[in-house]
Amino acid sequence: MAVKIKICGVQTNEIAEAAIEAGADYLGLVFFPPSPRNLSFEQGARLVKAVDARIPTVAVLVDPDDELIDRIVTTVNPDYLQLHGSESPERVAAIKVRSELPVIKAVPVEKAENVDDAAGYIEIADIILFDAKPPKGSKMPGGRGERFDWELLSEPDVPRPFGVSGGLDAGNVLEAMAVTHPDLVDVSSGVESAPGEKDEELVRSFINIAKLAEPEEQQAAQ
Ligand SMILES: O=C(O)c1ccccc1NCC(=O)[C@H](O)[C@H](O)COP(=O)(O)O
Repeated sequence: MAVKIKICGVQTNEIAEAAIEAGADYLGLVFFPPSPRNLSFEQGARLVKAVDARIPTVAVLVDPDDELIDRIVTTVNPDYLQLHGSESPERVAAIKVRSELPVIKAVPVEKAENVDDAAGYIEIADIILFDAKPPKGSKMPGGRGERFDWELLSEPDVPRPFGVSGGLDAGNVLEAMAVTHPDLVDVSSGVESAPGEKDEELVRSFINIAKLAEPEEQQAAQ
């Protein structure tokens, strides 16, 4: 099965169209005010309408409370939620029940024991997304353009399905796939010309290159 491609931090119809046309599998929409990719509920709702179910949209949230979950579900109407904060397995389970949506849970990685942290989510989350762990005190849990040691995901017992993200771009995505054999690759900064400025050509070339991966560089067919 081909590795899925998620373009995160989409803010305009033009970028959504370029990503869909090039063959992206998911579009991530960020609802986190400190991010340069933050969207209002109204902007998010308009984008989801314009995508019109051609590919799944993912609302990216950081430690959302119930009120935010309800607003996102009722006004934006995404296909998935991505939880990118320090949500416990119990909180992820509660959010899934409340939203009635599948969930991608981000797990920050710096060392091997961080990969083990994913075990607590595997029965609950629909996809685990391993992302680079931000430095202590950072206000941005994702979209930082920093990578982690992909060898940490090269063990066969990494819980599936999983995605890899953090500092990916067209120049390194094939290597990331060859080392980690993921089910999903996810990119944000690596397809931008400046923080929050997605570039259509960079989006297209990331997707085209990720699609070049040989089957053995992708996950073992399941
Ligand atoms: O992208 C953001 O601004 C963001 C802000 C807060 C939480 C998560 C965020 N992004 C989540 C993603 O899925 C990113 O694609 C992922 O962190 C990788 O980002 P990058 O290293 O910039 O490719």
